[in-house]
Amino acid sequence: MEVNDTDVRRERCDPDRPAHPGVFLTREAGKSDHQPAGLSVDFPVSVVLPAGGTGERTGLRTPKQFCSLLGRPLISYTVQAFERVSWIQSVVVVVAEENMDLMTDVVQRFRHTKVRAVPGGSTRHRSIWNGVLALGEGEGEGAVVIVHDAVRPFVDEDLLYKIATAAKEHGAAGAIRPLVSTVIATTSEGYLDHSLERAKYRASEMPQGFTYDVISRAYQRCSESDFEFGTECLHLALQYCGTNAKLIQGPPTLWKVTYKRDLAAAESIIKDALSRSACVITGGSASGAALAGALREAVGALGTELEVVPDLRGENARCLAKEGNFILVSVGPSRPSEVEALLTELEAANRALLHPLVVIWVHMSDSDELSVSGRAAAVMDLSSAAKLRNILLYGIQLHPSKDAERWERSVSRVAELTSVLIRDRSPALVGQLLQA
Ligand SMILES: Nc1ccn([C@@H]2O[C@H](COP(=O)(O)OP(=O)(O)OP(=O)(O)O)[C@@H](O)[C@H]2O)c(=O)n1
Ligand SMILES: O=C(CO)[C@H](O)[C@H](O)COP(=O)(O)O
Repeated sequence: MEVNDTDVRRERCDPDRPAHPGVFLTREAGKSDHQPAGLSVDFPVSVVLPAGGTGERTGLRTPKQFCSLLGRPLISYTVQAFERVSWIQSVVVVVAEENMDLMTDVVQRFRHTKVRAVPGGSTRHRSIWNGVLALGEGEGEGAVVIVHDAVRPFVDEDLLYKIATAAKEHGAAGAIRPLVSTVIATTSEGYLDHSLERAKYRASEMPQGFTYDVISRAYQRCSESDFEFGTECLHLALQYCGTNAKLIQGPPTLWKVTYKRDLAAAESIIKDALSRSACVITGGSASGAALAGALREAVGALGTELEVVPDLRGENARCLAKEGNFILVSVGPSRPSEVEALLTELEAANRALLHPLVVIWVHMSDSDELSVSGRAAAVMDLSSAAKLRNILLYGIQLHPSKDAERWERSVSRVAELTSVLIRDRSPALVGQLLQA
């Protein structure tokens, strides 16, 4: 993945770089692009997201929670994962004093609605305790508090529900995963002292849930040494409240972004999720529909499901709300106005707030009033305007052929290019007219 390059990663992580350049990145407050799972709880649930660390282990200047993944800081993805859950009432994000403005900016730019930022402490435990204190007894009484590292962006509603309900019942609950490696103890001279029986142990992950009473009592009673060196909230609940946490096996996606490579891995997971489906707009012509049909099979085989519609009018407008990737098929003379119209519709539908949209203009014509260089210039010009709307515009020129074999080859090249563009969202190819 190209983001392994240090300079590129530094550039992507620069919080001063505008993550989204346009003013068109809007989304109705409180709404999200995820389907609710239909779960509900009959007690208040609040969340504390510790985000006050410096991310030393990444080796980057920017704390990892503010590093940008596809133009959006990691913390915004984590916040969104909680905000989209209807039964979660409020999210307290704990950030270092010097990053308060940055966090306020993230909240405003990405229209987060349930979030409040409070100052962090010198260790993770101190930050979490600040977050719990910020919830306050009034908000917290009879409530469950979910604690989740801000740098674990992939958490789903189903697990949050299991953690919240188990915490309500048992006082504390936490997610676990099987150990990948065996845990060993070493002597001070660097020799093996003993090893633990791997099958008996689990890795403790996040999220964790507590009744407000348990988590606040645990922090009130714990020692300075716990605050300074402790790594486990469930341990504090056991030691200071006698509460044995219920443990729940979570999915592998719970991992914590710790090293620089984890940022690239997280971006890759986000890209995968965004490339699962796309909408092909054929313009209503028979040859456009034939190409779309062939593409649907070929692109489907590469992992992206295509929905084919003649236009985005009436019922078909649902694609505007549903999809993040669009393939516009033009047959005959180039009409940049068709692309402009699609960009305007996407902007009006407010679909580019949280992720950049991909639009691929597939142009199929031999004879055209525009020369190849004229078409390439048109794609480049349109792409600059699209970028301001957080839309990545790419062009593909398809040369039709009456020879069945050549036609099939061209279609499979369009399918491959389409898949790569949707999957990789390469900034370097934005505005290019690729040949199929
Ligand atoms: N004083 C601190 C230290 C950590 N955290 C948060 O705790 C979570 C998990 O900690 P970790 O992965 O260790 O983050 P860092 O401490 O930032 O990383 P490092 O140890 O590499 O510096 C992160 O969301 C981090 O921001 C916090 O809120 N306050
Ligand atoms: O897994 C966890 C709790 O059980 C924490 O995420 C973990 O302890 C954080 O530790 P560190 O700050 O050292 O990465």
